[in-house]
Order: sequence, then structure tokens, then C-alpha cells
Amino acid sequence: MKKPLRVTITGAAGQIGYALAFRIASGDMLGKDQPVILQLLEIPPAMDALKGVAMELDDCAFPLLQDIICTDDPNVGFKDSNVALLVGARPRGPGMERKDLLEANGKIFGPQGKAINDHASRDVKVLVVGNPANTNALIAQANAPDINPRQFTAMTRLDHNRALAQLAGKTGQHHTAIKGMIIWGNHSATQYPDIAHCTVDGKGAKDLVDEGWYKDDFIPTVQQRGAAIIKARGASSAASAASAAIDHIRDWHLGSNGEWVSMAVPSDGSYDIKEGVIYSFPVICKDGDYEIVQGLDIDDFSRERMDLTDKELREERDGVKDLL
Ligand SMILES: NC(=O)C1=CN([C@@H]2O[C@H](COP(=O)(O)OP(=O)(O)OC[C@H]3O[C@@H](n4cnc5c(N)ncnc54)[C@H](O)[C@@H]3O)[C@@H](O)[C@H]2O)C=CC1
Ligand SMILES: O=C([O-])CC(=O)C(=O)O
Repeated sequence: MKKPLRVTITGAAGQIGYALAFRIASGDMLGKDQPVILQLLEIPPAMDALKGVAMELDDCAFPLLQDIICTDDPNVGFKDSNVALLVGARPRGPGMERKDLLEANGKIFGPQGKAINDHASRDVKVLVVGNPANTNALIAQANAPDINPRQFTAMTRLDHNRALAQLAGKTGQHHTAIKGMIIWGNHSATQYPDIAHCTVDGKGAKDLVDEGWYKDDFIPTVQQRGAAIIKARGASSAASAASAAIDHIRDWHLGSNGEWVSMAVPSDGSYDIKEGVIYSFPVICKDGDYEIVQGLDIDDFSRERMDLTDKELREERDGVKDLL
């Protein structure tokens, strides 16, 4: 049997945490042959609810689940962690933008970054889900100087999957027929869902849809999908967010089989996005690592949108200077 991997979930008693823990324990994220230990981190007022989650996990009798650790101490929660899912944070309500959460949530990610630095496995893969995800990831990264900065990522896979669903619906094809989808930039309303390099069943996506639909329907629908879910459900996306987090880590850990997926990762100058922000790029995952897809042609329409979302990320960064 493989050695168990330790997976930390923060905010594990919250709605995304509740949707995540069971799927991870059943092997959906790290593989059906990979034992796991769940390290569930919450804040003191949620510890009773967390106990209930652990009781239900016990009651599932998952063959791969080796142990469950429930704690409100980040130093315990991140101890030897191989995968850290930073979900615990306040969600937005109607009428809010995700960056409105920066003040309330930003303070969570500095101490958690430090606890990761001090206690996690040196190869820990960190995914920040709590909003505003990209800038929270930057805060965690800045507080973990001993961990390779590339190991801090934020989630735009939900946006990527939403974009696949919209294009599949429009073209009448299954979403598995779509290749080369890209989300650029911030997990916010400035994100740029780009179909310029996309194919649907081998045909160029741009030739299959009219430009008006692409610019006036597709792009805003994907950008505003989180708000639309909040309006419909009265609460933000949870099961779909958990599913996207599982996709993100599964591909990073096990590989994306040559497919492009979107991950918000530290910018390295690719596509003229200067270092210093956590920006969503198309990546290919292989051997437990990711590489930004290089050499794509960027037209003026794309350039403008890629720069706009970059500008927003740098403004968010300036707003949290004291936490970096
Ligand atoms: N990146 C993305 O695509 C998405 C991000 N989100 C974000 O994920 C976050 C969580 O959403 P939900 O699960 O719906 O919220 P929720 O309110 O149901 O759960 C959040 C949980 O985090 C816990 N928590 C708060 N501070 C904590 C801390 N310092 N340490 C550990 N746990 C802590 C709370 O006690 C609560 O149980 C929100 O910020 C939301 O906006 C949601 C959907 C998609
Ligand atoms: O919209 C929100 O606040 C939650 C979220 O990030 C999403 O669903 O994309």
C-alpha cells in the first residue's frame, strides 16, 4: 500500500469544506489507490460542527481514509501537510465584489502561510480557494519564505469549467470535446475567458460562434457566474467549487495528460505579465508539476483584457502591502 498523503482543509465545516472532504476521502482527488489522512482546520466556534463532519466521515468507512485530525491550531492543521486547501474565509453576499472581502479575509492567510512555512511538508501543494483567492495566495506565499513560491496557487478552475459549460451549450457539443480553454488573470469580474485558442471537436471555436455572442454573452456570463449562483441559491457556489478544487489538485498531482487547464500561479514574466502577482494562465501539469503554456499569439483584444485583470491584481496587492 502507498504511504498516506496528508491533506489539510481549512474551513472544513463550511459549505465547500463539507463538499470536499468526502470526495477526497473517497479517492477522487489523489487517486483510488492513494490513502489519505485528513487534517481539518476550523476556528473555535465551528469546532462542534467540525466534529459532526468527522463523525460522518467515520460513518462512510472509506477504505482510503487512514485518520482524521480536527483542530483549531494552524500549527497542527498544517503539520507535514502534502496538500493544503485554503478554503476557510468569509464568502461574499449579494452586491459585493470578491475584493470587498480582502480586509476581513486577508488577515487569515498571513498566519496560515507562516504555519505552512514552519510545519508543512517541503513539497506541499497549496491551493487557495477563499476569496479574493489570488491575492490571499500572494499573502500566504509571502509569509512562507522557505517554501518554493511556485507551490502557492489559487483557483480559477471553476471559471475554466464554467467556460467549458457555456461553450458546450452554445455549440451543442459535450464539454469533453473542447480543448484549449483559457482563463487569464484574477478570479474576479475582470478575469478574461479566452476562446481564441480553443477547439471544439477539432474545429476552431471562434469559427463556430459569432463574435457578438463571444464578447457580449460568453465573457460576461463566465465573469459573473459566481454572482448569478449567489442570486439563485442565496449562497455562493459550493459543490462546483469543491469539484474544481479537486480537478486542480488532481491534475497538478497526477498530470493533465497534455491538456491545458487554468491555474492561478505566480507570474514569471510569461505573456508580459510581470512577476509579483498570482495570475491565471493556461498550464500543462506533468510529474507533479505545472508549466505555463508558452508561445501563444495574443491579439489586441486579448492583450487589453489580460492587462486589465493584471492591473486589478496589482491594485489588490497594493491594498495589502502590510500583510506581504
Ligand atoms: N476561488 C473560487 O473559485 C471560489 C471561492 N469561494 C470562496 O471560498 C470561501 C469559503 O466559502 P464557503 O465554504 O461557501 O464559506 P462558509 O462560510 O460556508 O465556510 C467557511 C468556513 O471557514 C471557516 N473559517 C473562517 N476563518 C477561518 C480560519 N481562520 N481558519 C480556518 N477556518 C476558518 C468558517 O468557520 C467556516 O466554517 C469564501 O471566501 C468563498 O468566497 C467560493 C466559491 C468559489
Ligand atoms: O462568487 C463568489 O463569491 C464565490 C466564487 O468565488 C465563485 O462562485 O466563483
